[in-house]
Amino acid sequence: MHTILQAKRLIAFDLDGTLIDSVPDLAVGVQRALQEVGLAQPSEDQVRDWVGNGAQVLVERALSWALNAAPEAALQQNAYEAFMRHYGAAPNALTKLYPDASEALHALHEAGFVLALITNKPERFIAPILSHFGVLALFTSTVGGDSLAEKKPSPLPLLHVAHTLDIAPSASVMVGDSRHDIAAGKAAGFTTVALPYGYNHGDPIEQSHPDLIVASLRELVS
Ligand SMILES: O=C(O)COP(=O)(O)O
Ligand SMILES: [Mg+2]
Repeated sequence: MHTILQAKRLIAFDLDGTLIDSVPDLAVGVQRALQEVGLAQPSEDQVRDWVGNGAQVLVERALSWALNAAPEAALQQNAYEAFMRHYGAAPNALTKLYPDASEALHALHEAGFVLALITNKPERFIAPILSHFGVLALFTSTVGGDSLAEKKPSPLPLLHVAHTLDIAPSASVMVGDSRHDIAAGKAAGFTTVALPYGYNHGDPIEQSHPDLIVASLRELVS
């Protein structure tokens, strides 16, 4: 085990860009939603840049791009509902678990760590995706972007999980790919671990000053 995990009990993982490469399916959901409301469809690479702040913001960014202006509330609502329907119909068609993710999760679970999943993705997609990849049972707690009053970069979901599990933030670690994960982790008093391969839009993850950057989840367990 990596020395940063010494004296830790809780390890909280981000989902998109950390455990799974979900952009191919998210892109199809966004493309079908925009088609349904009669707008131009963005490319997968564009969608990759827009992931990280939950589904409402993803749809809003796509609409703003297609309209070249902020969308009105009714259009946002229609496109959001269309996205949730289309993405929800096939969230695992093209999505892949990153190499080493399953192995690392199993090793950490076997070593006795309590595992949690804290994503900005809507809650309803969490269980279908994690169970598809055979890792749902490893998580003691899962929280989505619409589960609580605030989502990352707020520390609220992290503090909620630690409190519910009766584990001190100082004994807790947040593992994620974006500056929102690191900001939430720091604000919650968690130790922070960043992966550089995900969807962190903007500045490189080094500039968020995580406690550790690992190239792969394998490094956490070796
Ligand atoms: O749905 C998103 O925008 C990002 O989800 P994540 O928090 O699992 O990276
Ligand atoms: Mg992420």
